[in-house]
Amino acid sequence: MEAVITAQDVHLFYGTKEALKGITMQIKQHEITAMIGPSGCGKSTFLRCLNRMNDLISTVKITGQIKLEGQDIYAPNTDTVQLRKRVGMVFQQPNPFPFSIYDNVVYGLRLAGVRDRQRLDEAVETSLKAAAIWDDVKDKLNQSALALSGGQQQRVCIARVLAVQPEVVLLDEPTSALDPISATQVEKMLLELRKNYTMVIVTHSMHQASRISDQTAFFYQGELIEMDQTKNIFLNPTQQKTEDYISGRFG
Ligand SMILES: Nc1ncnc2c1ncn2[C@@H]1O[C@H](COP(=O)(O)OP(=O)(O)OP(=O)(O)O)[C@@H](O)[C@H]1O
Repeated sequence: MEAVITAQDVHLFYGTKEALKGITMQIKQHEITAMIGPSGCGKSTFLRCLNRMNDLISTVKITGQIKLEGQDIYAPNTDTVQLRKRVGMVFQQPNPFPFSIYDNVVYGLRLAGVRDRQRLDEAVETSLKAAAIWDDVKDKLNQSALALSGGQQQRVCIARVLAVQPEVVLLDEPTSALDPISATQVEKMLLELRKNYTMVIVTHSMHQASRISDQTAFFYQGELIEMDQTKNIFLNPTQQKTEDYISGRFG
């Protein structure tokens, strides 16, 4: 399977604190890559490197290289708005805008200048279907997204990301603020989306990683200790630290 993202020796400093200590990894197309590890090990920091969200923090310094489809995303001429469309992000807390469901989903398209009503309508239907929320909301597209349940809001937020047709979707603990039933629905949806998208998910739940991911990367204290097919990480890890973590000896 082809790599969509390649990271080479990525170091990240928050001021003088080194939060990532030379991460090298490949993210393969149409797979779900899970990042696991104890709190503070750098999972979210690394995830945010993949669409340059850390640029928004003034003390951050990054070295190394990250390529998307062969292009260096930290090259000086990179258009970060365009990059964040190609590499979309879903956060832990559902964060719909205080608009209607429809206006939430077409937000990125309108920002990109799309005005054609039919095209917007089609994008709303396609994205909400892909996010497995169309049936719940098709009769109330003009109602506020804030009136939905947390799980529904999260799926609308995922539809909002999908509407701009990203190549990669980054998900930072997307189900940890949801009830178990909503979390299961979101997991099912992610498995469906894998046919068309490449996804990278940070999760605190080893069960979630083992249920939905193809590859698992184990981070510890800013280092990538081991990355492999998920079943190998959970059944036959090669590193002692990985084994200790997955068997609950720390973290
Ligand atoms: N904005 C920031 N400024 C300074 N230090 C930060 C910042 N964000 C994260 N850190 C530090 O960088 C390290 C890695 O944090 P990060 O949030 O990436 O870890 P994580 O593995 O995602 O943790 P968690 O599972 O708790 O979300 C931690 O020591 C954290 O305190």
